[in-house]
Parts: sequence; structure tokens; C-alpha cells
Amino acid sequence: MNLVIDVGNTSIKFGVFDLEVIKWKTTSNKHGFLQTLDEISKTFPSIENCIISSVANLSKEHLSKLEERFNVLRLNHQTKVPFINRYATPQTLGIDRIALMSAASFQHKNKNVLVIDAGTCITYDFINSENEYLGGAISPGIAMRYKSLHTFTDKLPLLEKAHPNSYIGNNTANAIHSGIVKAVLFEIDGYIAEYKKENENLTVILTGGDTHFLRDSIKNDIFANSNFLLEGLNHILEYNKHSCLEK
Ligand SMILES: Nc1ncnc2c1ncn2[C@@H]1O[C@H](COP(=O)(O)OP(=O)(O)O)[C@@H](O)[C@H]1O
Ligand SMILES: CC(C)(COP(=O)(O)O)[C@@H](O)C(=O)NCCC(=O)O
Ligand SMILES: [K+]
Repeated sequence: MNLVIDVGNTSIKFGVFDLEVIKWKTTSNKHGFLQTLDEISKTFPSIENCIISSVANLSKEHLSKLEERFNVLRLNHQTKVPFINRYATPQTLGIDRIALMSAASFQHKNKNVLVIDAGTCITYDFINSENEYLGGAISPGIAMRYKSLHTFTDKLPLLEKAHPNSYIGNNTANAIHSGIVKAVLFEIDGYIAEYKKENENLTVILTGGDTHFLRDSIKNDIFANSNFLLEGLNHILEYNKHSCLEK
């Protein structure tokens, strides 16, 4: 069994895989990392291998606790991945985006695929039917947009995210919901339209913490898969098992 860990800027996602199948998953914050690890070790004593991807700083203590228990692959820019990376600065590419493109490459071979990860940031990543990763976009995530309107003004309240009734906000709260949620939806459908113009038979995957909140309001056909990044990490672990994790 494999333990797969994705450390994002908001939360840490843990997944337990038996070959290609996810058996269990949970989420924690930084403070819950060690307790979650204890629970997983107790519940799944047959886990041997682990992969961890992080876009945030990882504490030495957390990493050494993992290494005490499992063969650990820490995903980095040198790790062998199944796609050709055409990003002009591969050494600055987010580690999470490498995992997403690995999932796209493994699961949608020889397809044009756009992956949208609605997390702390919203990332757009495109891999073409030649298995080449070309790049994409990074925009502020939904929670970040609500926080920034509140932080950088005197008058705007900090609201819980909500879908607006109309794109015409008739009061402050509705104007904010429209300016954030409706704008994110315009952005997503706008990008999909742009990619579709130039790429036949585009497959679009939506993932990240806001998947469920957004999925039914996107006009284009998409596949919503909250586990896509974890699946990508599991693919990379299996792909590298023999070369990197031999004891
Ligand atoms: N319980 C929650 N706590 C924080 N953010 C949440 C929660 N549930 C959904 N979200 C949404 O998910 C987003 C964070 O997604 P996530 O995939 O966890 O981010 P990351 O991978 O960057 O850590 C936030 O923009 C927020 O709108
Ligand atoms: C853009 C990101 C902050 C997204 O992080 P997330 O929303 O998943 O927490 C992360 O992929 C990152 O730190 N990227 C580095 C810059 C780049 O990808 O070019
Ligand atoms: K993201």
C-alpha cells in the first residue's frame, strides 16, 4: 500500500492507495500532521511506500517521522515524470502542478488536457496530445479573493463564499459574491473557450478544494475529480518505485 501526501498552501491531503485504487483519504492542517500520521499507521499497517509533494515549507520533524516509518519519495524537480516539460523555468514550476500533469499524462494518454485546480490559488495547466506540458496560469483562489477585498479596503466585510443570485449584485454582499464567484466562473469558462479554439477534443479536469462548490455552475463539460492530484502522486510513486525506493 502507498501513502500519498499533498501539502498545499491551505491544507494537507492524505490518501491511502492499494495499487491504483484510493482506499481512504483525509485532510489536516500543519498542526494535525503527526496525529493524522499516527492514525494512518495504525489503521493501515501494510503501507510501505510514501510520496510527499509540498508547495509550502515542510518541517524537518514531519519529514523525519515519515522517513522513520516508510520508504519516502519527496517529489522534486529532478523526479522522473511521464511527460515532457516545456515550462521555460522548470525549476520554479509548482510541485503540485507536476503531480497534476503526471495524472493527466497517465490517465488521458495522447489527449489535449486542461487541468484546473481550484485551491489556495486557481491553477490552469495544459498538456497536449504529444504529451508535452506547455504551462498555464495562476490566479487567486476563492478564499484569497474574499480575504483580499476585506484586507485592502476599509469598507468591505469578510464574507463566507456563496453563489450570487444574479450577476447584478443589488447590495454589498451580492456585489462581492458576483465579483468573486461569478468572476471565477467567467474566468474558468473563458479559459476553456480559449483552449478549445486551438485544441481539438479538449478534456477538462476540475480539482482542488473548491471542486464541489464550482462544478455545477461551469457551463462547459468537465470532469470533476477531487482526487486528481493524489492520483498523480500515486502514479509517480509507482513509476519511480524500483529506481528510487529500494532499501
Ligand atoms: N474547510 C475548508 N477550509 C479552508 N478552505 C476550504 C475548506 N473547504 C473548502 N475550502 C476551499 O478550498 C480552497 C483551498 O483548497 P485546497 O485544495 O485545500 O488548497 P491547497 O491545495 O492550496 O492547500 C479555498 O479557496 C477554500 O475556498
Ligand atoms: C501556484 C501555487 C502557489 C499553487 O499552490 P496551491 O494553490 O496548490 O496551494 C504553486 O503551484 C506554486 O507555488 N507554484 C510555483 C510557481 C509556478 O508554478 O510557476
Ligand atoms: K491550486
